[in-house]
Amino acid sequence: MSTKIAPSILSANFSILKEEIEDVIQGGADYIHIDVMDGHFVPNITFGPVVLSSIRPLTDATLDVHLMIEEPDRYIQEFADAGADIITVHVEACRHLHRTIHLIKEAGVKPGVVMNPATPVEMIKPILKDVELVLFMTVNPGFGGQVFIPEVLEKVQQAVKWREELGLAFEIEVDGGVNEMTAKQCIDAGVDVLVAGSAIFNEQDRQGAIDKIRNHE
Ligand SMILES: O=C(CO)[C@@H](O)[C@H](O)COP(=O)(O)O
Repeated sequence: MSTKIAPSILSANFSILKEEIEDVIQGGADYIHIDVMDGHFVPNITFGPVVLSSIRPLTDATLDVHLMIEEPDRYIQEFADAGADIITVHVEACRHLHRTIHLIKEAGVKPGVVMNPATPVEMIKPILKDVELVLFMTVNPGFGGQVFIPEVLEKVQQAVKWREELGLAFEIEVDGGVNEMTAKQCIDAGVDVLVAGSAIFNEQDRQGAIDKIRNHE
């Protein structure tokens, strides 16, 4: 199956967000990746459920909502009501990860777990059977346009092994510094979904940019 591409709207032009989203959908995007930042868990602030609810009517594509916020339990229902298809929460931000993942499920949304580059992969093993997506950050979260951290791919390979051994079906996604150069290493390691912000939105030809990442040539 071909690798899925999830353009991160963090690098889009927010003054024409509707056109930006339509452009990447037309260009072949599979998911739209939506980075929610609270200025506490990460040193940046973006947007919340109100903006998500304005994006929802624009597309049937999967809205992949990445919560980079402290105590995400407080906002799960609001993001579910606003139209999220997937909600991912950071293992580092959840005191009771199992409870949070089940709150997402109960809200009718696909649950995912995310980890930062320096977090050991063993932290997510107990929750793998409960999630539909595992997201490995390949930069420290907070900003677009950073440099890819290749060591994270060892964690991707471990997750691929566990998925086989445990007979599970979660998708594996990476986010940060993904471009036509780094995409090949990710795909070779077993990644299913590539999030890319600047490598897509900084290009005029979004379809060309998406094709280059997906086909990594
Ligand atoms: O979550 C984040 C950053 O925290 C990402 O989704 C970035 O938006 C990716 O941007 P690029 O590294 O692809 O420019």
